[in-house]
Amino acid sequence: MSEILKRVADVIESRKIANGGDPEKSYVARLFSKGDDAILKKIGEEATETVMAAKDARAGGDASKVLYECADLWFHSMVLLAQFNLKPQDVIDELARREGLSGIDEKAARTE
Ligand SMILES: N=c1c2ncn([C@@H]3O[C@H](COP(=O)(O)OP(=O)(O)OP(=O)(O)O)[C@@H](O)[C@H]3O)c2ncn1[C@@H]1O[C@H](COP(=O)(O)O)[C@@H](O)[C@H]1O
Repeated sequence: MSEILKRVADVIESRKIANGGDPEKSYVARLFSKGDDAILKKIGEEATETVMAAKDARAGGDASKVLYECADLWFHSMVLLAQFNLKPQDVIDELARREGLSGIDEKAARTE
């Protein structure tokens, strides 16, 4: 896993209230202190902002905004993973498991 993903995931873990995170000093601790709904709200916001940035870029705007919004979305997804005691490595492992498996073939093989 990318070293930066691991480092940021470690900091996020350290911001959990049970690990001493202080909502007065830390944005991540503040999110954890507010709970699931606050984290999920941020995921929804950042996903929408990503869509809007892409639409703007396609209409002649600044493509770098897509990058910034994706970074916000990845970061908040990492907070969500931590909330469920999951790690970026778990997502990477899942992507590795899927590697080479065509989405079309996978869909055709579904029984439900
Ligand atoms: N990568 C990030 C990161 N990306 C985005 N953000 C914050 O996520 C928020 C994004 O919200 P918006 O863009 O919607 O801006 P906003 O309107 O100010 O946000 P809200 O008031 O709606 O929450 C902003 O407050 C950003 O500063 C981040 N906050 C923290 N990190 C990482 O997390 C670490 C720990 O952060 P703290 O817990 O704050 O020390 C940092 O050292 C960084 O490595």
